[in-house]
Amino acid sequence: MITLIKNAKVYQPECAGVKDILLIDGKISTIGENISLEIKNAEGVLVEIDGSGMVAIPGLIDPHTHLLGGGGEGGYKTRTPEAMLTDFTTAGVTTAVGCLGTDGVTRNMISLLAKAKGLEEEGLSTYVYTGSYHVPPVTLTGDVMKDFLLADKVIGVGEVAISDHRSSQPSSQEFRRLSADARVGGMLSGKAGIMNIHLGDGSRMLELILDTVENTEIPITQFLPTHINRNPALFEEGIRYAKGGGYVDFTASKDPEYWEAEGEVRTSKGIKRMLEEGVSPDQFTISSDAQGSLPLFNEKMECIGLGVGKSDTILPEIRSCVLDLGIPLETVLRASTANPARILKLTSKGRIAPGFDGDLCLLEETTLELDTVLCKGQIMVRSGKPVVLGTFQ
Ligand SMILES: CC(C)C[C@H](NC(=O)C[C@H](N)C(=O)O)C(=O)O
Ligand SMILES: [Zn+2]
Ligand SMILES: [Zn+2]
Repeated sequence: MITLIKNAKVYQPECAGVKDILLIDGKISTIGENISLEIKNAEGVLVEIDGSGMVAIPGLIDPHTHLLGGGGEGGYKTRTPEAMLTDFTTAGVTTAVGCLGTDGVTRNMISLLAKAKGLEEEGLSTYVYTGSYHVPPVTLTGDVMKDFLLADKVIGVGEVAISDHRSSQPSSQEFRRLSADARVGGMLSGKAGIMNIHLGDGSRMLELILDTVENTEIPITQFLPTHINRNPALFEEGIRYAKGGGYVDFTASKDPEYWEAEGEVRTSKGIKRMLEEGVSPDQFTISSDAQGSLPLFNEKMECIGLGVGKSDTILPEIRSCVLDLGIPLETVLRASTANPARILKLTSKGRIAPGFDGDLCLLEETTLELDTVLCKGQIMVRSGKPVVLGTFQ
């Protein structure tokens, strides 16, 4: 399959200017000017896309999603539905990392892995964290390190819940041991071994991570704490943590105004504040908690309702950073492309450059609205509409 994208303004994330992009057999082959080809592909047709008036960005990486669904905090009827292919592709997301959450009992790692493989068969790139909120973690093999070695898609452990009334309240020793197993399991399998940490609204905030970093040889870069913007106090702590060299993950939300009413710091405003505080744009990521539950609890900690995370909350935050807050696209784009790729060691992902996977999006240049999405060289979305559907869509 050969695809030639002509005259798009290319953000690798860094801006490379107006270029042609040649994709061959699912990989980015060449970026250059005036690429013209007489090659006919197997079907006798060279797919050519006119990218003029568009920006080309790497396909978005969503580093925290519930591919299998999640929820359950309000009983059986609140178990959220699993993700479908076009939930991601129509959001510009070409790589999704799945995890289990509160409910690691009715949902298990074998189902999560099967779901991830199903989405991969449909054209998306997927990976998973082994575990769930709970410590000790649910696993595939009964052992975190064996999971890394035996399941290619396992790249980290998560989402491990701390500072939350739903967490398993792990001791510092339990948390240290799990962090060590993630690190060594990652080493032995050539993977990131990242600990994806769920931060709740509890006042202990990042304590267990800082305890591990300060009292063991495990580096702060072993951790990717998510929901850093879920309340103002945690966000302020997150700035200090990031200035100390830590990575932080913003949870983009469906309705930023509503979540601000709930005290969440809108992702785009949080990113602007982090940059103003001198945090490097290489240190934060954006995820969606897609298909995870977004439960609301009253002061008695009773679940009084819940929403469902959606991957299509990420691009609006990138758009808001650029169009509302004046942050350069090549700066904020790293948070959803090169940063998660580097932090999670997805070496073929996150950049528009020769040799990388053919995952890219074309956005209308002025509005940054999504027009086209390619996953591993295959056109999945065109003019904002899915041209490849999931099996049951
Ligand atoms: C960041 C907030 C708004 C949502 C967050 N979601 C999860 O952690 C996933 C959820 N518990 C599930 O298992 O599906 C939360 O519940 O605190
Ligand atoms: Zn969470
Ligand atoms: Zn989650």
